[in-house]
Amino acid sequence: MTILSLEHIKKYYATQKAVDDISFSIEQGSIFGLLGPNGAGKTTLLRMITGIFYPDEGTITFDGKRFDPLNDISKIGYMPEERGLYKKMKIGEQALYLAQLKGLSRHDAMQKIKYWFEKLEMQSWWNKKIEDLSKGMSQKLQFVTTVLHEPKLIILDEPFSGLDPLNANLIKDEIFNLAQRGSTIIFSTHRMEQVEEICNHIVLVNLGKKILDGTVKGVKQDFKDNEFSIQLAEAPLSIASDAFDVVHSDDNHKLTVKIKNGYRSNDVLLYFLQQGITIESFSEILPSLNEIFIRQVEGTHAVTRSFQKIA
Ligand SMILES: Nc1ncnc2c1ncn2[C@@H]1O[C@H](COP(=O)(O)OP(=O)(O)OP(=O)(O)O)[C@@H](O)[C@H]1O
Repeated sequence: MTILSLEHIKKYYATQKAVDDISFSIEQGSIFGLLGPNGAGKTTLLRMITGIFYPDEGTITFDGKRFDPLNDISKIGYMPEERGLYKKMKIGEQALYLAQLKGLSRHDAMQKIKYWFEKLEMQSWWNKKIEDLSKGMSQKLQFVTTVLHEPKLIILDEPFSGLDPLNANLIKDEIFNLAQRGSTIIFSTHRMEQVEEICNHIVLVNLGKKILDGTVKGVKQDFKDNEFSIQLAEAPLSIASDAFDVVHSDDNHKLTVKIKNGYRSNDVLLYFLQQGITIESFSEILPSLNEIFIRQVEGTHAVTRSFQKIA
């Protein structure tokens, strides 16, 4: 079921086209990555999805109806990149206040806060002030205040910044749990390895336009180069085959081969087996999202134009 869909969304700042005719839809319970280089238009898109401002053109449909920020906002949790906590307020009181702003009764808010504080090992923080917290600690608090009312849609802008690996894992597990319980997560980051690990669907934007849309698996398949990694028990004397080229070799035991058009992976296996060489491992090499990101963004013609201008 689709929880959110954007159709032909446009947003201009004066003459700057920040978002230029972008459409995509997000399935309920998915973890969706909104990606793009600096200035691509991600924050502008997120601000329209959270109702901070309206699109100049296009339609946003949320939970089966036209998005109505005033009514729908309690179903959305937004953790912006810039932190918005009151520095002088005590942590417990602040969490309570924010939870009640999201529509929870004082009693329910208290229950949820206790649950989350315990889960994320924050029980001892109740009477501390925000200004006494480290960057990572306030990041955890901000995460809790975003998800505590279990909104249908959770938007996380760089949620792991400032977190040590243990705390990043803690938050990552909670993101998976929230998605499993039916929340949809929109995740914006520049860290592609996090996207590979966490997201099932991605959209890549550049210069206000959508340049890629698909599942992480599908996108990687689409960009694969027909390259395979092969580990041999012993090095062959020489390698010459019509089926593949060797593009890299570690002392001839571990090879990266590129299969030529019209040939299959079995042809590579057969080549070595016919020579009596034992194959220890064989696997396809898929490009990383980082490589795909760079390839796609560099390929956008307007970027090339600005490079030319600089040159
Ligand atoms: N308030 C504003 N007034 C004028 N132009 C703006 C404003 N906010 C953003 N822009 C421009 O709109 C474009 C998109 O900006 P946006 O902040 O949405 O990018 P982003 O993808 O979130 O970038 P980053 O990854 O750096 O946060 C940029 O060209 C930016 O200069």
